[in-house]
Amino acid sequence: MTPAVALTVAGTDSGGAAGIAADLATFAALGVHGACVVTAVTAQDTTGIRDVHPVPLASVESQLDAVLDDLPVAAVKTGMLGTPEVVELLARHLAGRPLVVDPVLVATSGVVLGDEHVVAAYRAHLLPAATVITPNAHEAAVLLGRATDPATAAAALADTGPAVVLTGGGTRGTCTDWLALPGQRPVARTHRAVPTTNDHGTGCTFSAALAAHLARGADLDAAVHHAGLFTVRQLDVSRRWTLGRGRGPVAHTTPTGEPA
Ligand SMILES: Nc1ncnc2c1ncn2[C@@H]1O[C@H](COP(=O)(O)OP(=O)(O)O)[C@@H](O)[C@H]1O
Ligand SMILES: Cc1ncc(COP(=O)(O)OP(=O)(O)O)c(N)n1
Repeated sequence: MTPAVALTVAGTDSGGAAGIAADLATFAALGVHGACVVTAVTAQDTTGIRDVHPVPLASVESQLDAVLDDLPVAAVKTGMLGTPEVVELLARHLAGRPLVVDPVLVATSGVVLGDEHVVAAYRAHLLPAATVITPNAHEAAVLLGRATDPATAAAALADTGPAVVLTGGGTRGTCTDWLALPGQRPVARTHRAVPTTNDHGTGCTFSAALAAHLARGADLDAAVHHAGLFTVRQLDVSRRWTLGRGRGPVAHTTPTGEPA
C-alpha cells in the first residue's frame, strides 16, 4: 500500500538520537514515508553538542522545492531551523499545510540553537502559519518573553494562532502536557513518567509522531494522544539499554528490539 508522506525540516544529530534521525525513524515506525530537508549539521553525541554548521539558505530552499514538487506531503514537522531566514522561508512555503512546529531553541545541555533573531522570526512568521506547536516550558517562556505557569503559557501561545502542546517531561511520578486551542481553556494531559536518563531526542520523537499521525489522517486530538503513547512506549524500550557516556538516545527500535 502506498504510505502517507511526512516531511521533516530539521538539523542532523551525528549521535542519531535527535533531529532528522529521530524524525525519520519515528515516521518509519509509524508506517509513514519520511522526506527530509536538512537545515544544519551538528557534531553531537549523548554528552552534548560540539559544533553547529548551518546549511546555506539556497540549499534549504532547493531541498524543499525538490520534495514539494514531487511528493504528496501530507504533513510537515519543523525542528532546529537555525537562522531567521530559514524560519521565514518555511513560513512562506508551508503555510496552509498541516504543520507541526517544534521550536527547538536551546539543547538540554544549554547550547543555544536559535538566537533572539530566530525567536523574533518564529513569532512574526512561523507560529501564525503552524497548525500546532510543541514547545517545552523553557521554549514557551522564550517565545512569550516571560516565564509563567504552563497552562497560562499554553493559552497565551495559542492566542497567537496555532494549537499548542506545551510538553512537560520528567522522570518521576507523572508528566503533564498542556493542550491549548485558540480561544479555549487549556486541557491537562497527564501520563506516567518513565524513570530513564535515556531521553535524548524525546521532544523530536513526540513532534515527529504527531506529524506522522496527522499525515495518516488523524485529527489533532487523536494525533496528540497517539504521539504521547508512542513516546512513552519508546522511552520504556530505552530504559533497558546503555548507549554512550551521557544522556542516551530514546529508542527508535521496535518494543522487542527485534527487526520490524
Ligand atoms: N521520562 C518521561 N516519561 C514519560 N514521558 C516523557 C518523559 N520525558 C518526556 N516525556 C514526554 O515526551 C514528550 C516530549 O517532552 P519533553 O521532554 O518536554 O520535550 P523536550 O525534549 O522538547 O524537552 C511529552 O509528551 C512528554 O510528556
Ligand atoms: C539537531 C538537533 N535537533 C534538536 C535537538 C533537540 O532535541 P529534543 O528532542 O528537543 O531535546 P533534547 O534531546 O535536547 O532534550 C537536538 N539536540 N539536536
